[in-house]
Amino acid sequence: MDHTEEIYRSAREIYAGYGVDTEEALRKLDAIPLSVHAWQGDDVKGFEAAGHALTGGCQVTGNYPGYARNAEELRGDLDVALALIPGKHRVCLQGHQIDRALPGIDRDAFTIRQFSCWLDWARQKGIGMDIAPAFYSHPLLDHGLSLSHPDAGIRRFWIDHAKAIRRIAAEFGRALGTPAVCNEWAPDGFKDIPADRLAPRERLRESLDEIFAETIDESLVLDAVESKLFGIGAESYTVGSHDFYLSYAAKSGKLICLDSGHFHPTESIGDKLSAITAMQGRILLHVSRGVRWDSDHVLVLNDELLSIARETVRCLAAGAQIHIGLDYFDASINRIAAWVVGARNMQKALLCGLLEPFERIRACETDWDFSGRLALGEEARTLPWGAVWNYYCLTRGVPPDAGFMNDIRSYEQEVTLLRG
Ligand SMILES: C[C@H](O)[C@H](O)[C@@H](O)C(=O)CO
Ligand SMILES: [Mn+2]
Repeated sequence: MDHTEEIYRSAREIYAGYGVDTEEALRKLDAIPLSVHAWQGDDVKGFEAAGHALTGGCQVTGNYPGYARNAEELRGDLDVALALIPGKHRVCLQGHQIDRALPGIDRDAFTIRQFSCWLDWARQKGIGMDIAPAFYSHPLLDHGLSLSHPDAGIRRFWIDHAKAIRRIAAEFGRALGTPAVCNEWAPDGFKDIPADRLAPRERLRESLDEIFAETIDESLVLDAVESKLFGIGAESYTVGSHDFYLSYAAKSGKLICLDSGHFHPTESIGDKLSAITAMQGRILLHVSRGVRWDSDHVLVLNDELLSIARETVRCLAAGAQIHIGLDYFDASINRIAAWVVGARNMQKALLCGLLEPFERIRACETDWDFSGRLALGEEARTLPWGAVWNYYCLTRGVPPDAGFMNDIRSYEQEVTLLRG
């Protein structure tokens, strides 16, 4: 018997002693797709001929060689990353990660033509696609404003971009047989204290209403709206704040997108999941890691990630729809390693949640035995979930932790380091 399997059998017995079925946990993990964010591979540059600099309050730092210079290279890199993440996943694009730029066609006129190779690729791989408009890195993000700009012409450009991307999402949904999540995040905000906080929010609300006026069936597109506390250069006021979007989502039946880098560091995203599940029943997550600010570091297996994953697992079990998107970008390390390490950490956190002896911990709570709840919760942390994880990798045909860097290093030598 293989060593990994032998260790797994012991772990399975230990978990069974706590009333946890490891096989069931692995089946559940298989059924949780991640939406892998394509923008880790091109440093959020996109592939428009204009080559606009990154704007909108986001920063990518680092100059590790080998970023994808076009959509074809990006797909090649994603092929390698996806092969090292166990299970079947989706891919999410930003609205400027087009196949090829066509002269005279700007973002407000994009159609599926700009994304047809992505569709062919996804169809071939049998995976779903998600997409988000890119309301940044463009000269019409004027004074830091897009959908909330006072100039109707500027708003028109961005509204039309969002409508175009929703239609592309519908094409993805139709062709791939799984609804595309289409997430609206606009960076609009002010560096310093605004005189008028209300008018931009009213304009944003009107722009969103117009974007969503075209009815697209939810079997094709799931619309989401993403809030943010602040961005670089928009420290004092963000038009699309959490209060704004949470109410907008509730009122208009859209998904609220919670990005774990978009809140005050002492706020727990994990705690928000059940609050929103109880009221709206569905959420889009953008899982990221802020270090002191919305720095979009690669996910590590820290307490915040474990708490998000644990609550995700509990809300899924209660019948909620939780869509998990990854959202980080690090240009200081190998970008494929960034994808793989972060995605696998998300999965490990979910596995820990699935393996938690929840029924027993809850029984303590029901009996008002808070000391027992604390003791058992802490005991659960040291149960042998690592043995279950390695077995999961083995049985899903991907290398365990110590192994996947070999594939990444070979690809780096043969492909990404040869890029200019
Ligand atoms: C690339 C964008 O920054 C990202 O998709 C958006 O969701 C965000 O989190 C902006 O901070
Ligand atoms: Mn995000």
